[in-house]
Amino acid sequence: MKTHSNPVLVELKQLKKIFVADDIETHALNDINLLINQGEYIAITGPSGCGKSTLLSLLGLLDNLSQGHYLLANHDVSNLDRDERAHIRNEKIGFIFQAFNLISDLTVAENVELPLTYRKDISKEQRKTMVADALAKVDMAHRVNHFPSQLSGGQQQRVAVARAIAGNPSIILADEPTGNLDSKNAQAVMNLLDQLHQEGATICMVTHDPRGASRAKRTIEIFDGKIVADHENNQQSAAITV
Ligand SMILES: Nc1ncnc2c1ncn2[C@@H]1O[C@H](COP(=O)(O)OP(=O)(O)OP(=O)(O)O)[C@@H](O)[C@H]1O
Repeated sequence: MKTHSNPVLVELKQLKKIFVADDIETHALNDINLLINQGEYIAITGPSGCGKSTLLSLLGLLDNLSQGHYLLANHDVSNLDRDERAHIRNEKIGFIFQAFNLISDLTVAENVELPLTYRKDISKEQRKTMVADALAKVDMAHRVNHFPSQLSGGQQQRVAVARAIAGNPSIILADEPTGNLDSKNAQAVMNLLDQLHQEGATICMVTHDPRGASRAKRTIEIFDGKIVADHENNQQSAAITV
């Protein structure tokens, strides 16, 4: 899928994130400038502690940035309070985590439905249809009444993907989505992400796995809180001066 001419979905300008704990400042991200077009499939890579998860949590409005600007679909979301961030997050962002993060005492269908219940723009009937569609897409429609503990890891992650896509988010953020899976299930989840990308989804995935990263169309490498390379995959890496 060609994405160069698509509208810009994410724009980060001079973004910084500084954590302060016990009087110690950690500059987790420094001067991050990044454009993501609609429909892109991006892998974020780099060594442990370089700032990958911090970047994903800022993109996902789980936390506020310390300095700089974040525009999401042309809206400035740099300085929102917790409730405003939660509202936008719920409508526009789908998350997939390494540890699946399903709620153990909710069924598969209830897990996928839960984020939609906070959406005032969606009726109960619409919700049921969206849940059924999402579970069909990940091939889990036959397990709607199961609980997470009754599913394999690969099945749990497929349910988590269904939860992420059910509300038609603008962007899907995945943090090591195959980190807890064996190679067969990892491949199934990566195939699912490929399929979502083919259908037009914008995906941003943190991964340590070079094979996973190579499935994305663009790779952003982070080192010590900075973007040190940003290149289309299968092309020569274009290193950026740190
Ligand atoms: N809540 C926090 N409070 C203080 N420091 C933090 C916090 N979250 C992250 N950090 C620090 O920010 C830096 C970046 O962490 P981050 O989790 O983003 O790295 P990462 O690249 O995702 O690492 P890994 O690959 O090991 O998950 C690290 O030095 C980390 O210790």
